[in-house]
Amino acid sequence: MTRSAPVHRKPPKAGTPRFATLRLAPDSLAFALDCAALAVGAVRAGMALPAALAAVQASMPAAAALARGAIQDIAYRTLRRLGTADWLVAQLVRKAPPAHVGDVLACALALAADDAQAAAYSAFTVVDQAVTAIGARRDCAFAKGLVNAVLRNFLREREAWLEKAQADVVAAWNYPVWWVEAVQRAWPDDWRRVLAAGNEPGPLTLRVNARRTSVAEYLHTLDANGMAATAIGPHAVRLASPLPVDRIPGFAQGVVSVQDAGAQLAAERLNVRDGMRVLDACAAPGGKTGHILELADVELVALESDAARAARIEENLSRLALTAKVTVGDAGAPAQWYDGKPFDRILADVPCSASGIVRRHPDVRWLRRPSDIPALVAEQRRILDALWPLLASGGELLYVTCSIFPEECEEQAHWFERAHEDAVRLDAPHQLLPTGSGSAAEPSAPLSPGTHTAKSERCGADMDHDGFYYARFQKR
Ligand SMILES: C[S@@+](CC[C@H](N)C(=O)[O-])C[C@H]1O[C@@H](n2cnc3c(N)ncnc32)[C@H](O)[C@@H]1O
Repeated sequence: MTRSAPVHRKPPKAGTPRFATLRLAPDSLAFALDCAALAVGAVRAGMALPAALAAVQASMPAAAALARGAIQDIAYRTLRRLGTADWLVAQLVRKAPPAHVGDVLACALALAADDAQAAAYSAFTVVDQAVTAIGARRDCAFAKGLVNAVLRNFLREREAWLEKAQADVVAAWNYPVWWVEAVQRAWPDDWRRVLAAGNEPGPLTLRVNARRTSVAEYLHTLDANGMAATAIGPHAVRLASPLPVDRIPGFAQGVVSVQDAGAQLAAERLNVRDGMRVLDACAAPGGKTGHILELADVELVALESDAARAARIEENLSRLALTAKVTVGDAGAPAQWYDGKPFDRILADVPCSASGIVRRHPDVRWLRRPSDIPALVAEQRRILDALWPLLASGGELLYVTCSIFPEECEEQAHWFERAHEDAVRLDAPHQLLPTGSGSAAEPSAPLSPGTHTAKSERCGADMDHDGFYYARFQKR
């Protein structure tokens, strides 16, 4: 297999890119393609996709509001297919095109490479609208002919090009080479399934607020609204089709929240009871905070180091009509915020690579660098070491990551057990590998075999979840 390199660019000088406004109809695919290409370009320069989309939106608020769904959909599809799209551009264009032209081409190729049943637009429409988008920018209009020719050349021999792409690791899998190799090393039996699952969009899963209703009752409500759904956990309901939160029955009233089924295991496994004092140590945006408070009347400290993100905990709790002591501080430096009263439960949902949730965050694979992993491992250890003394004797700490890399998961749990003599390991789900429908195309060419044999577990046969890791410790 060859190894093409994904296109990265230097970050722009200012923190937020300034996007030129356009004269394209906001409800046209051309407008959405242009905006999605701007967002993809910002990700290449190092910006997270949600921030990139927000920046595009802010640069032309009225127009982009109309096209928000289409822009987001194209940007997400493109980042799931960026390896293939960049490889095709490299094959079909003799000299690397200017940045924005390359990004519009990447978006158009990503759409055109989708299977007919998954495709959002017809191939003809994609070509026509990509050419229109390029023509609408004065500094790109010269490339209209190029964009037209590249897309038509691809479509003329679409199957052959996609077949040829299978020989290149990045083009075939749509992850950087180091990522493919890391997953292969960690999960020699499952790596294909894990990588393929990360290239599917995740389902819309809801958490039913146990204080307000039950899963069975909520399924009736959905049924009455003509919405198909399945129960996939004690509080988890998966909707058959995604829809905006403002159309989810009871969302605004706090009856349900959006939360992956794997993430819902945190509050469930924390084993909280009324009257306990609980620390949610890395709490924003407050998904697990809300769930803990839905399950028991506890005194909850929700700690978060990022003040802006901490504000989102307050917003989420206010929708649920629940309260916690939201505190801005570093979990690794309790002297800044700890009042000296031990906690009965500590949830350490630490910062991590997010390698388990790439189906929902397809930008993460392109943004991470191999050197991030040891840095995150060190930070996770610093946080765990600082939190352990805050736990009461007999209390429990739940260590959580949304990672599938063993360095951040099982290897951390082993290190923790060795480093803390008073820690007793309790049962927990351990590694949950992300599930998928199995429908995403899996490249056929094998890489060299891996060696890691850490055990993995799925939540249940019909459960559909992201990748998570859970380890639970009790203090003697
Ligand atoms: C995995 S996210 C937590 C998700 C959250 N538990 C939920 O369910 O919504 C990790 C969070 O930890 C925060 N964080 C990172 N380093 C931290 C530190 N040293 N102390 C406290 N919070 C930290 C990040 O800003 C981020 O919001």
